[in-house]
Amino acid sequence: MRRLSRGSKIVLASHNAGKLREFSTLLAESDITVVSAGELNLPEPEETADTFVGNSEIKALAAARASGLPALADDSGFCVSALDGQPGVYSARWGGPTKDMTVAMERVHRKMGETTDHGASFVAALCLAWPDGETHSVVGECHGQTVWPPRGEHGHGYDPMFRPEGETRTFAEMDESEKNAISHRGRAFALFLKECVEN
Ligand SMILES: O=c1nc[nH]c2c1ncn2[C@H]1C[C@H](O)[C@@H](COP(=O)(O)OP(=O)(O)OP(=O)(O)O)O1
Ligand SMILES: [Mg+2]
Repeated sequence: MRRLSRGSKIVLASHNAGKLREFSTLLAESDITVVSAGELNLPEPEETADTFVGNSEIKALAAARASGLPALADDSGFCVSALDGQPGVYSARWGGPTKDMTVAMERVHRKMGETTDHGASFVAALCLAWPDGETHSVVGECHGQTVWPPRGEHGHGYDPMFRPEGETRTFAEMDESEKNAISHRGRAFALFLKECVEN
């Protein structure tokens, strides 16, 4: 498998400001330089797959082909066990056309009704794609519980309604480095460094 060498420049194929912030911190200690899909005016491809890995491949390949650079994409979501894993790959779409995450969290809460099963997890698939079409994906998960009402001002997305296992605080009550150390994205990123970057 092909690896990124030190000093490589890649495209970060995401239009989500919260993810981009987390990746810039995660990448700060590597030698990799990044430019975002938004900075290059790359279009957002339609996420037509029904798996996180499938959608991360769609996003990474579109950005790599359009830019001529290796591209790293993230497809992630919130999986609630009482809802059979929903919203899952539809996590962004549950926020409606404007991806309003307050709307999305309320929808999860309403659908959960009176259930006593509060199990939930975040999943992130990261795909590194090359302009010639080669891809490599890794997956990270973080298990925990849903919390209602939402708590905390940090983070993004569903963070205010998720408490990771063994913690009293929600993701949104942690600072970014604490979240990155245990999150689905942080775990997937560690695998990406191990499997996709020369050391
Ligand atoms: O750490 C997280 N903390 C809270 N919520 C999160 C997290 N990670 C993903 N999520 C939610 C946000 C979004 O509703 C969906 C991802 O959807 P997803 O299609 O992968 O991202 P997106 O459309 O926001 O941006 P993009 O596709 O350009 O990367 O899951
Ligand atoms: Mg998306």
